[in-house]
Amino acid sequence: MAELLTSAQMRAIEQAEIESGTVTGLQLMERAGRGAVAAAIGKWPEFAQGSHRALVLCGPGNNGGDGFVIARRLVDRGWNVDLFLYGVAAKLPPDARVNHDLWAKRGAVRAFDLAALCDCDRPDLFVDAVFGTGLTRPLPSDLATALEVGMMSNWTRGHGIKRLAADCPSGLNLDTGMVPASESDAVPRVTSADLTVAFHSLKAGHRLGLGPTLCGEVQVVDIGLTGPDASERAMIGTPPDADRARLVAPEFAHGSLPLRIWPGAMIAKLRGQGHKYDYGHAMVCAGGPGRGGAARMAARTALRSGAGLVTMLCPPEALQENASHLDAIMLRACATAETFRQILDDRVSALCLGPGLGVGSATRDLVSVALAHRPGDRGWRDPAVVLDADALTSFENDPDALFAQTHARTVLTPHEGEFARLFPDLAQSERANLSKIDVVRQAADQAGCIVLLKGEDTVIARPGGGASVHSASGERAVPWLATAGAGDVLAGLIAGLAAPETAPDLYCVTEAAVWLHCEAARQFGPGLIAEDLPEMLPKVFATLAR
Ligand SMILES: NC(=O)C1=CN([C@@H]2O[C@H](COP(=O)(O)OP(=O)(O)OC[C@H]3O[C@@H](n4cnc5c(N)ncnc54)[C@H](OP(=O)(O)O)[C@@H]3O)[C@@H](O)[C@H]2O)[C@@H](O)CC1
Ligand SMILES: [K+]
Repeated sequence: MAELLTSAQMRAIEQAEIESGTVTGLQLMERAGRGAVAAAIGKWPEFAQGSHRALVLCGPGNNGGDGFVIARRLVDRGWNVDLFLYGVAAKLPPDARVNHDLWAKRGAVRAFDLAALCDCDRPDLFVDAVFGTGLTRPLPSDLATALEVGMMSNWTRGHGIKRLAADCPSGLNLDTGMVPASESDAVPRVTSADLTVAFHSLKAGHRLGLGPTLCGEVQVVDIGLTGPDASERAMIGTPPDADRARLVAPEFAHGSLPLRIWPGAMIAKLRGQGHKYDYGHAMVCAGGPGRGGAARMAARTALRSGAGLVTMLCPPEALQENASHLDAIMLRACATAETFRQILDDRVSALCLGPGLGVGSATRDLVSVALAHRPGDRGWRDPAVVLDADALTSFENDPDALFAQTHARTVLTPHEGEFARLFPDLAQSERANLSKIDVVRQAADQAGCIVLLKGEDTVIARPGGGASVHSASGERAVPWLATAGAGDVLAGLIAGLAAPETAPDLYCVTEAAVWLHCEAARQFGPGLIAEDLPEMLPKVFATLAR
């Protein structure tokens, strides 16, 4: 649950610490540069010994200042360094200027020039220290050319040149994870790194959008900023901070967490004792004949993941089909919303509606009954209601009618298409410079409940600002999870984890569900189809004792 800061938050943290007198900007910059060099040597041990060559590109701000420190420290280690400055030395901010001057005593500062850069000897390491959190607009064209990976083919064996980015590959917006396109380029030209060294904390852009692809491996370097309340803000198992987004991962501050603490502690059935009703009764509504597969997968996942009992409700005409597929899952006929209302009893603690349910007024009526259901005498909190797929699309023409009924224990789990139907003003095409985090935050405020927007960068938000990002990238990349029915399984997983009486806060359960969903796909590997996901859960759970 590492924090994902915005650029402004990062600046505020630095500023506050510098103003408190505990550290100077110069010290922070030195630690940043030192940390970047250490990270590069850690990743490429061949750089630890002997003389190598680096090409360092510095920018006009403090990211450039980091570049001067990196250059100086490499020369200290016996490297040859060519350094170019994109900008004017006299206009550098004070700390960067100091490091510029220190470097100038050791080596040349050459004005950025594409042709001159190409004339340099082949570097072993290319250092991008042009822009970091201060990027305000698209890259100028000549700089974009210099930073493109293709530029490395200027040298023989160019593909072997290692690329190190200070804070981010320049051009990446660290708030949105997007690369703004310049007016002259039809398609944004992007630069990417093999290793990105982030300072103090991950920024949102490292994990959103193009960030994971462009950054390569990301290492966070501790530059000694404590951040007064960081430990409280990123608490495990508690709802998120309203201001600072967090990463859904078994991490805490700069270290990894044992899986038994997270996500293990989010799964009621892995601890405690009780009978099946203590683990709750989840209900899943299914559509008509021939359309039951999605709901069956959701139901099976709910049963595998923690609900004590799962009942599937379907129209009478679909009973036979479903009965031939289900054993441990109970099945009941439910022809109308009124029947649904009568079937719901005090013990129903989680509801999942949407997968294969069909789009239209009948589904809207079922959703209304689900959202109106209250815990009754035996329950102690409202049942969790997970709405996915058709349950969302059914409100396409009147999303406010849905939002008028949702409550705090509702989770909406749209993909981008469904999201656009419910929140047309926040659709991908309308986002401009807003980050996906801010978009989902706004959606959660509008909907008055938890919203989970699926993707490689899944974003979860709840009303009031709390937000999380799960990134299925790098070692956790699971392109084979883009398969029909995977979303239905996620909806069932949330319902199953939320059903037990002792289930943690619904938001935390939702975070854990996203991680487990990805983990099941990761452990299964390519060739996965949605049915495999619930069957993988026992294996995933078995790893959570560590
Ligand atoms: N503060 C600290 O203590 C520490 C900070 N650290 C480091 O500082 C970084 C943040 O530094 P920063 O705020 O100076 O911003 P930075 O990314 O260098 O860029 C700003 C400059 O770029 C310019 N510019 C922007 N976009 C442009 C474009 N498209 N094309 C052309 N120019 C463009 C912009 O110009 P302007 O928009 O003002 O006209 C301004 O001149 C941070 O990422 C980390 O690496 C670490 O050392 C730890 C300690
Ligand atoms: K950079």
